[in-house]
Amino acid sequence: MPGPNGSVPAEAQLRAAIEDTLRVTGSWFALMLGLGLTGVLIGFALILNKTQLFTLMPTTLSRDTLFAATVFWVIALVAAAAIRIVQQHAVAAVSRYVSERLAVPAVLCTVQRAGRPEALAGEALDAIETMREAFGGQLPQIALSLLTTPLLLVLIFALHWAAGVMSVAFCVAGGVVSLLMTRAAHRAATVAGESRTRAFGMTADAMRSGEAVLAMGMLPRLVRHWVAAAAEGSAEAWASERRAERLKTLLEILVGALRGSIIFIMAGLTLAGQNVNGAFAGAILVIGTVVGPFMGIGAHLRSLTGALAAWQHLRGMVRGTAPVAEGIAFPPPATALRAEHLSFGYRGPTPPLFRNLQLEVGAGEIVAIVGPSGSGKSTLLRLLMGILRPGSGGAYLDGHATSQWDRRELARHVGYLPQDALLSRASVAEAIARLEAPDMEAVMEAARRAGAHETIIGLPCGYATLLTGSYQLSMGQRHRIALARALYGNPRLLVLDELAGSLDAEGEAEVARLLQRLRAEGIAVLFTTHRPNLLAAADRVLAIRRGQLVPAGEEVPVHGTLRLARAPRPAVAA
Ligand SMILES: Nc1ncnc2c1ncn2[C@@H]1O[C@H](COP(=O)(O)OP(=O)(O)OP(=O)(O)O)[C@@H](O)[C@H]1O
Repeated sequence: MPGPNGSVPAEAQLRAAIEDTLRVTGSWFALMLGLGLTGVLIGFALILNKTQLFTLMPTTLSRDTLFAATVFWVIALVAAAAIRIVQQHAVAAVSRYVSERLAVPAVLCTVQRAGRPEALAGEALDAIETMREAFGGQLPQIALSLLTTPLLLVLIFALHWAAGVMSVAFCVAGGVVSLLMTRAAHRAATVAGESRTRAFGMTADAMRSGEAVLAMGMLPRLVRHWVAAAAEGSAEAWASERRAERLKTLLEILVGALRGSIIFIMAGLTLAGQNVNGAFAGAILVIGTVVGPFMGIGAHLRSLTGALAAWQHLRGMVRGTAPVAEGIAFPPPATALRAEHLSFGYRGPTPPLFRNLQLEVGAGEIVAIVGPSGSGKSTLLRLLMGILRPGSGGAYLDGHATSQWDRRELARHVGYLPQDALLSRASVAEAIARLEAPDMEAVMEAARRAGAHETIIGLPCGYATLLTGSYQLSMGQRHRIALARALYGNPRLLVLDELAGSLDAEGEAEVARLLQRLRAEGIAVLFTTHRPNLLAAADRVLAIRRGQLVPAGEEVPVHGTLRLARAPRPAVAA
């Protein structure tokens, strides 16, 4: 369902991809089961054929019987091989289909939902990977084995009761040992994994703060912590591993016992005067097919239940998620950004951040938002940008909810500076041009306005410098480039989180001058800051208090007491 500019929202794409995948894999699974059952029936027929041959040949000595049985045997073998080839191709094809059909929309959706409380994309990716692994692995064979076991057992009992009893006994014993073994191995892997994650986390942490660790003599204590974290749980992991090893040996003994007992039971029954040759030989051919899957049922069941849970999860997501409306390309905004009766809280036990919040920012107006760390400044900007959806009320640009705008259209009119500033897989010019083909005149104009031009031309490759390259940009340099990206294309509205970020005093003064210019050009600016000096450049300063925006007074508590550089103009929140 293309949008007005030919694009389809990522959530709609993911939903369509999941629906397609469920449909295709459902048909595929039915095909695999159908082929599998046909294979089992052919197997039965082959066994009956051999049993017949074995029983009849000594008495009839008929060439015709031998010829007919041989022809049947060849046809059945060819059919079984053909089924196997089709199954292998189908497994490879469906595994590739699942990956290819879902990967792109899942990634798009993950990016689109970044910062939102809903976890759809992450969950979908996990479920997709579980399903892909299962489809590419032994899932159809396992499902088939479990479904055909009762049928095979009936056949074995029909051939000979003793073979039937033996099969059931080995199925049960093998199944129980296999389940216990898988549980022990899984426990060992989980405990070892947790301990490894703790140790890796500490290592990453130490690397991030390497200088502080060395400078303040924390290295010996850090090493002790690291060793303790690595050792924690290793005793339990070791014990579980030993248990799994012992159970594996028991399983191997069971397989050996199965092979041996066939001969002994056959001998015993012969001694008891029974003619077991034909029937028992047929049963022996089937016993391995029945008992084999039970010897590995622990691992198989884990994979099967994981795949079924992933399947149910994806189905639930498709049923439970309303299709997301596609973005609309409204005309360029002429008037204001407004928040009306906006309420929002992240999921969880924390109280709502905003209740009935009101705000209006008109063209050419500069509004600053202040508040202590964690009061919700960044969250409010995300809500205004339509990245987060409010619980009630809304954020509107020119009267249209910002979440309803087509994002690329909105980006033409709005520049946004998040705190976590830059993508790294691009050149400086591409980053400023928002990953489009850079219009260098506009890129340099934005860089000059952001005070980034001088910095950029001093980089090893200037505007072509790769942000991933060996050249390490300082926090202040990255911030200026991100600000240039927000200014690119002369948007009518700027939403800037921590406007002065990690800039020095000179950078702060430049930003204040930029605000004056933006006001003169009639551009609306909403920014957050912890810098008192910047508040002087704002027309209004609003503070977040008890979930609402109120005019900030002479003193605004931001990290203690913050004095405004000059008395704020009369401030209204909405
Ligand atoms: N994705 C999220 N899920 C749950 N809680 C979140 C999420 N993002 C932020 N929060 C919480 O919401 C509150 C407001 O966070 P926010 O980042 O908006 O504050 P802030 O005023 O911008 O802080 P700072 O001045 O330090 O940047 C904090 O308590 C934070 O822990």
